[in-house]
Amino acid sequence: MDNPLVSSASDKVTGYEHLKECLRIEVIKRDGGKRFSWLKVFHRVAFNRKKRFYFWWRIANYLYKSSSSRQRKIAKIIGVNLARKYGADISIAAHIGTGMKINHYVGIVIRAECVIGDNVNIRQNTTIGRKKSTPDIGYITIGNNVDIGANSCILGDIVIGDNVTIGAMSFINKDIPANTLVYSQKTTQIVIKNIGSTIQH
Ligand SMILES: CC(=O)SCCNC(=O)CCNC(=O)[C@H](O)C(C)(C)COP(=O)(O)OP(=O)(O)OC[C@H]1O[C@@H](n2cnc3c(N)ncnc32)[C@H](O)[C@@H]1OP(=O)(O)O
Repeated sequence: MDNPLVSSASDKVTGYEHLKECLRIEVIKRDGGKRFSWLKVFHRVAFNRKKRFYFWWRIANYLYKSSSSRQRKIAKIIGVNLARKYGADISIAAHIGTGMKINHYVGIVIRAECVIGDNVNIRQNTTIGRKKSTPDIGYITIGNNVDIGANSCILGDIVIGDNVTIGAMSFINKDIPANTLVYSQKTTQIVIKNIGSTIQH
């Protein structure tokens, strides 16, 4: 269960400054070229559905890490609503660095016990989960600048290094070194047949 990265990351991830930095990049402007202001955040959130997800997830994540049981309760309600509305079940207890990027929310499931670095790109139908349903499990650690292809399944208490690109439809259950490209080898061949024109004129 002990992960040396978790305590430092959770300190970083729980802070109000971290919340503002996440909102500055994910909600206000992705290149980070704008200063933080709540007014700008509310303006973006009012007019952009995608940004609304980042906003509410970050707020829920912040509240969940608080010591107040009332705030944790509110965080859980926000988390449930987000999952229902967007079809993405990203645990509000997860530790995710700044600059998280999601283009299509549908089918994303991320477990609570994970420490994910900055600038992660997560695509649709990706699971970052447990290997088994036993209560005593550790953490999955994912570095900075990791790009995860659609329909990937990343399981177990593994470590994925910085600057890793994970190809679409990958099954990952082993540590992946930094600065690598990884994908599951194709086990099926696509067959291309010429069936002529089927369009009736
Ligand atoms: C609506 C949307 O667009 S959502 C966005 C969805 N997009 C994604 O999820 C992006 C994920 N990107 C990928 O999977 C890419 O294929 C990458 C980044 C892994 C590799 O890209 P490239 O380096 O350009 O690889 P390239 O296309 O040249 O393929 C090289 C070889 O690897 C194979 N390969 C590439 N990706 C995969 C993969 N995900 N799984 C299995 N084999 C793969 C190719 O078939 C090819 O093998 P072949 O020569 O025997 O046919």
